[in-house]
Amino acid sequence: MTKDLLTVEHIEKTFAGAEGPVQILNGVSFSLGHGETLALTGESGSGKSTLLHIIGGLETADAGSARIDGADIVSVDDAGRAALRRGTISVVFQQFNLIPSLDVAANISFQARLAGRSDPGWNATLSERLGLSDHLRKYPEQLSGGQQQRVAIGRTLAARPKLVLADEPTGNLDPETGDEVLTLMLELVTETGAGLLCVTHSERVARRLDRRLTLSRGQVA
Ligand SMILES: Nc1ncnc2c1ncn2[C@@H]1O[C@H](COP(=O)(O)OP(=O)(O)OP(=O)(O)O)[C@@H](O)[C@H]1O
Repeated sequence: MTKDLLTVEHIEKTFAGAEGPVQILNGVSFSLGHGETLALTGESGSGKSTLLHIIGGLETADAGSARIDGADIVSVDDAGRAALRRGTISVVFQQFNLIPSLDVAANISFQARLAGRSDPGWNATLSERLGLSDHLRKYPEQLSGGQQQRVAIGRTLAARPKLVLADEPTGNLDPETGDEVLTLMLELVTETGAGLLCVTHSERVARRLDRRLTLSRGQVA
């Protein structure tokens, strides 16, 4: 066991481009401690989302490792990756990605139920803290963008993941709503002791996290 929550070493990723292979990540290494919040910044196309997807088990890497609490999500088998994605890691996207046919309460508990870790008391606490208690029977289309993202954050935290991955979580929100949503996410992430890796273009967001990592030319700058 390492003392870090996440240890990323020498990650490489090449995509097929129109004019041949393009190496997007060329030996990316960094670590994230338990309870630490880290902003992942860099120019458009620098590979931020690709790196986040590799760490989240949504994309494969060509080489390297990403150990989350000791388990390497790059080399683990499909079942191991699925287990990590159910209980240990959770991802928040820019496009809320709620399930339209489920109401707010069911969206919040969805992932935790899949992981066999649904806790009604914790769901109620999350709903209350996220200002959703009066909206539990509504469907996503009946909510504002800020409310939808608060539901997505509730869903992400319902299974008490150790690592939260966020890809431009406030990118679809106006600055004021984005600030509110970020504040709630940071408070809840901190209270649960999770680590947070957050892809962002926003100075405003990056400044509020503990540390920043910038990708440039396929490497940590
Ligand atoms: N599945 C794919 N196939 C081919 N190329 C891809 C694929 N996914 C990403 N890329 C390319 O990899 C590069 C990095 O993409 P990525 O989305 O990781 O960058 P980013 O830093 O998150 O960008 P942005 O800030 O614009 O969201 C881009 O040039 C993109 O076109």
